[in-house]
Amino acid sequence: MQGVAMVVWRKMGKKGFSSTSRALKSFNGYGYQINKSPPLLALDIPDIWTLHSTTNHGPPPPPANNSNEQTAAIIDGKSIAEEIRSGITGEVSRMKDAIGKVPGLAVILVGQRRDSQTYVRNKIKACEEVGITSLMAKLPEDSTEDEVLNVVSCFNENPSVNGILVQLPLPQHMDEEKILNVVRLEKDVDGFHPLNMGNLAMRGREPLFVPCTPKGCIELLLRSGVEITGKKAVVIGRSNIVGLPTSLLLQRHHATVSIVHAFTKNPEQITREADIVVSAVGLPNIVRGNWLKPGAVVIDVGTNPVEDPSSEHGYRLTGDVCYNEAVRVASAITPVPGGVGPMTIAMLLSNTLDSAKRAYRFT
Ligand SMILES: NC(=O)C1=CN([C@@H]2O[C@H](COP(=O)(O)OP(=O)(O)OC[C@H]3O[C@@H](n4cnc5c(N)ncnc54)[C@H](OP(=O)(O)O)[C@@H]3O)[C@@H](O)[C@H]2O)C=CC1
Ligand SMILES: Nc1nc(=O)c2c([nH]1)NC[C@@H]1CN(c3ccc(C(=O)N[C@@H](CCC(=O)O)C(=O)O)cc3)C=[N+]21
Repeated sequence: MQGVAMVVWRKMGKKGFSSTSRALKSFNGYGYQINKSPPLLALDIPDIWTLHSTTNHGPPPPPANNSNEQTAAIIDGKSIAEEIRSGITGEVSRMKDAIGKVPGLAVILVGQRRDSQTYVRNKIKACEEVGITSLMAKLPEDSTEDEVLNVVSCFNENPSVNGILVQLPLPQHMDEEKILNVVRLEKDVDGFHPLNMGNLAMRGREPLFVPCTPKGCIELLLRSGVEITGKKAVVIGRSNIVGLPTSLLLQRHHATVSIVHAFTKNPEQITREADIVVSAVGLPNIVRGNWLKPGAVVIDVGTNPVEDPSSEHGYRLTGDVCYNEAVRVASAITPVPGGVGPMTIAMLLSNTLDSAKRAYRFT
């Protein structure tokens, strides 16, 4: 049976338990061939969406000739993610019919951050839509580290849980490293365990899971027909969850990778050399149009709330990249929202399905 089971852990122990269970949108003059995506290199990733892609992504129309106009193709992460999710729905249903099991994802949320609550809600909704069972543990902000570790251990032992996600950031008083280290390697669908990360970094090694956002970025490039091998890539940001694994993954795909961070001198000059720019900084509009080489492909991971009295909630989301400028210089660009974000969730579902297939030896 599919659905969400909500577990609320409190300081006094367990209290409440209820069981409820494409695409390039506009086009450019750089002549992309929209290919069937090759599977990710030497990584254990299901081929369900790479081999049975149904959307017709191309071909691109003729080049724009007015240099003041938009030239970049918009990489439509939302529709690519939808396509992937529909493939996952099919696989979950095939699994259910064949062995009577569906994948299970457990999400642990500590505290009351509005953004984290929204992200977690979106992840659970996405699980429901594809038929993955979700379990959620909500802990109060002032929980102890041991209480969180206990919840992780429970999910580690629960055979119906194939993936465990500890929503980050954790409250300040908690040791993130200690908690992430306890997630069982076979259930680490975020790919944040140091062994998964180490295996991602090392030649000839295979991580069990690749972190979702970086995997989503690569998938967007591959599905948009962007060649990675031999290209110069710049990753702006080096966080454990986005920048670092993205640079490792680009290297695995044989790009020549530079990393720009808060201490980098002349970041614009380094970025301007890149054929592929991935930005994961968290500062709105830090990447200006003049940071980009004409024809560069831009993947904007940044998801930054900026005040906007004209929008419903008084704010809107914007990327790290100054979109209006970049769209005139780049050959392809992801929008925010609607670019990388939906792919992160699709990759989480994919990793969870992958994990369940591995656990049940279902092919
Ligand atoms: N769409 C999605 O699915 C996701 C989006 N995000 C978004 O991506 C962004 C980054 O997230 P995350 O990686 O977690 O953030 P972190 O704050 O953990 O990391 C930010 C990185 O940016 C670098 N940085 C900071 N200032 C500058 C600067 N002026 N120039 C160059 N580099 C700089 C930092 O460098 P240093 O290491 O030197 O401090 C650091 O490596 C955020 O907007 C976040 O909301 C995050 C996860 C998923
Ligand atoms: N353990 C853990 N794993 C994560 O993967 C993780 C995390 N912690 N902590 C926070 C970041 C952030 N993150 C996002 C996921 C989806 C969108 C997303 O779907 N964004 C939509 C917009 C969503 C909206 O409108 O609010 C979009 O860009 O179109 C954004 C950001 C995952 N993270």
